[in-house]
Amino acid sequence: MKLSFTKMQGAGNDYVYINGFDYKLDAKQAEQLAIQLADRHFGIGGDGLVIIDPVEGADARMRMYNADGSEGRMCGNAIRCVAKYIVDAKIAEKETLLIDTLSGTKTIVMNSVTPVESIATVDMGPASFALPEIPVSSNEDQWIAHPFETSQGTFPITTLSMGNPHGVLFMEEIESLHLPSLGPIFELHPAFPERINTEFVVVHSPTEISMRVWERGSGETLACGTGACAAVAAAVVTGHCKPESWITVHLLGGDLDIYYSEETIYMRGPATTVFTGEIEVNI
Ligand SMILES: N[C@H](CCC[C@H](N)C(=O)O)C(=O)O
Repeated sequence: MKLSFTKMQGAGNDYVYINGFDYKLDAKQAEQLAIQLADRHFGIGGDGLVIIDPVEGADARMRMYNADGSEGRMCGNAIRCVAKYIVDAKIAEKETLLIDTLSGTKTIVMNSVTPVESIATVDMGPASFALPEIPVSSNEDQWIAHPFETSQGTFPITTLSMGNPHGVLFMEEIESLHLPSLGPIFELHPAFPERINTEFVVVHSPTEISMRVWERGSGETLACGTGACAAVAAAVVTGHCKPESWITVHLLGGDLDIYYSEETIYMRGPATTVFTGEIEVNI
């Protein structure tokens, strides 16, 4: 079949977006399509696939699949792009939008809308540090700067859920890290039964950090919205950054602004349309 798609990116975290109002795609088809279309040599290219479906009680539902076909419960960069998509496609013509995800319904405010780049602020919900919720296999309650033993040495790790699992590591520098060898040590460690997204973070000041990310199912990406929230939450609970102030997170593909409070976390950043097209697929 011939499938229309839109390629979008948020801070360089790029996905292929399919309008599920036009195509009904089940989980098996979505998984196959993610693997096929995300391939940067044999497909369209992206960190994965996002399907925008109709849903009762919200403006749209987002389903996100990593490049290996696994489904993620939440994606901070994709949800801003979904908001831009449904506004541009006139599926919802308003400033405040509700988008359903596997980790609940999120509220998104469009700060500015232009045909190429829009800016959106997302209420991401609170961070949860409870180990069973992440999940982490351990009898302890929380891992805050927990000395985590790996084959590459011991790393103080802070783990939390932003609707999906994250492990945050604070470092002196991150430029020289070789994530393809370091990332899988965390992603595939038996302590994380559902794998984990890992953030490598440098703190510059109480309101400015830099990070690189190794995403479960997609490898190193240029940005991760839930990961930026996780990095700021971990920076606040370990005393590096200030709660209740906007913190700039520098990522390889651009900046995101994150506001942490115990009740909820806000994420503000860009959502950009790259191109649209049609592709012949066998599903
Ligand atoms: N890039 C995404 C997160 C994808 C998470 C995915 N890798 C998983 O949890 O399986 C973001 O902007 O939040």
